Amino acid sequence: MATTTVPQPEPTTDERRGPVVAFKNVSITFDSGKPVLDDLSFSVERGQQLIILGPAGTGKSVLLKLVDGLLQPDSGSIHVFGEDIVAMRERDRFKLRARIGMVFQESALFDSLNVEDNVAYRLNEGRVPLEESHKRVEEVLNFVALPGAIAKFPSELSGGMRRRVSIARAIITKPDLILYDSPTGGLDPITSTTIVELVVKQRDVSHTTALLITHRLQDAFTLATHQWNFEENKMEPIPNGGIDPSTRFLVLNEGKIVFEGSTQELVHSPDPWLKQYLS
Ligand SMILES: Nc1ncnc2c1ncn2[C@@H]1O[C@H](COP(=O)(O)OP(=O)(O)OP(=O)(O)O)[C@@H](O)[C@H]1O
Repeated sequence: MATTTVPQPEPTTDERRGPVVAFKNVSITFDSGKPVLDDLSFSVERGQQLIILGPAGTGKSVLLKLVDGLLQPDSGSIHVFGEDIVAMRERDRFKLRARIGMVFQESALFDSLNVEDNVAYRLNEGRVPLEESHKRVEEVLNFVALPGAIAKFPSELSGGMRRRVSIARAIITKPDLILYDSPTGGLDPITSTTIVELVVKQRDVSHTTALLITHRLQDAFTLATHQWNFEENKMEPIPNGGIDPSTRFLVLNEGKIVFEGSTQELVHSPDPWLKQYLS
C-alpha cells in the first residue's frame, strides 16, 4: 500500500529534544491487587496519532489519565513534552495540562453551562478577555460544524453534537497534545463516522500529536486510511489504498502491550491473539 506525506510544522525547542509522551516501566495497581498497567514502556513522537485498542477494562482510560497527570503510577516514569509529570509539583502539572486537550468519554460537559461557556471554559480560567474568547468560540464552533449551537445547553443537544462541543472545548486552546477517550463511544455508526471525520480534519489541519482510544476497529481503520480534502471540505480515502503515515497503534491486553507499530504491521501481524481480536 502507498503512503502519503503530510507537511509538518516546525517543532518547538522542547519537542526537538524527544518524544511528546514517553512511558518507561509504568505500573499501576488499584484495590484488586492485580496491576491494571504492568511495566508499560512506549513513546509517542511529535505529530504522531497513537490509536489505543484493547478489550474492555485493560487500562486504556487509566493510561490517558496518567498522561494528563490525573492519576499517578506506582512505579516507572512518565515524561510529557520532555518533563517528568510524576515528579513535578501539582502547580506545574496544572500548567502542563494547559497544553493538553482532553476529550473525555461521554463528552463530560457541564450541564449548567451553555455551549459557549463549556467551550470557553479554559479561556475563562486563563482570563482571556470576553470579546476575544467569544470570537474564538465562534471560530472553533465553525470548525466542528456547530455554528448555531452557541447558546444551547448540553441537554438540548444530540449525542453527536455533544461530542463536537467536547472536541471544540479541547482544541480551543490550540493544544500541543490531544487525548481522545473513546470519542465515538455510544454513538450510532453514522454519527460515529462524522466524529471520525472531525478527528481526521483536526489531524490534517493542525498535525497535533494525539492519543486516541477507540472500541470500534472500524473507526480506527477509517482514521488510518482517510485524509481531509481541503478543496471539498470533507474526508476521503487516501488515494491508491494509502495509509496515513502519522498513525500508529498500541494494543493492550491484561495490562500489557501486546502490539505497538504501524497500521501495516498491525494488519499483517502473525500473532494469533491479535488476529482473533481484529477479526
Ligand atoms: N480510579 C480508579 N480506582 C480504582 N480502580 C480503577 C480506577 N480507574 C480505573 N480503575 C479500574 O482499572 C481497570 C481499567 O479501567 P479503564 O477504565 O482504564 O479500562 P478501559 O480499558 O479504558 O476500559 P473500557 O474499554 O471499558 O473503557 C478497571 O478494572 C477499572 O475498574
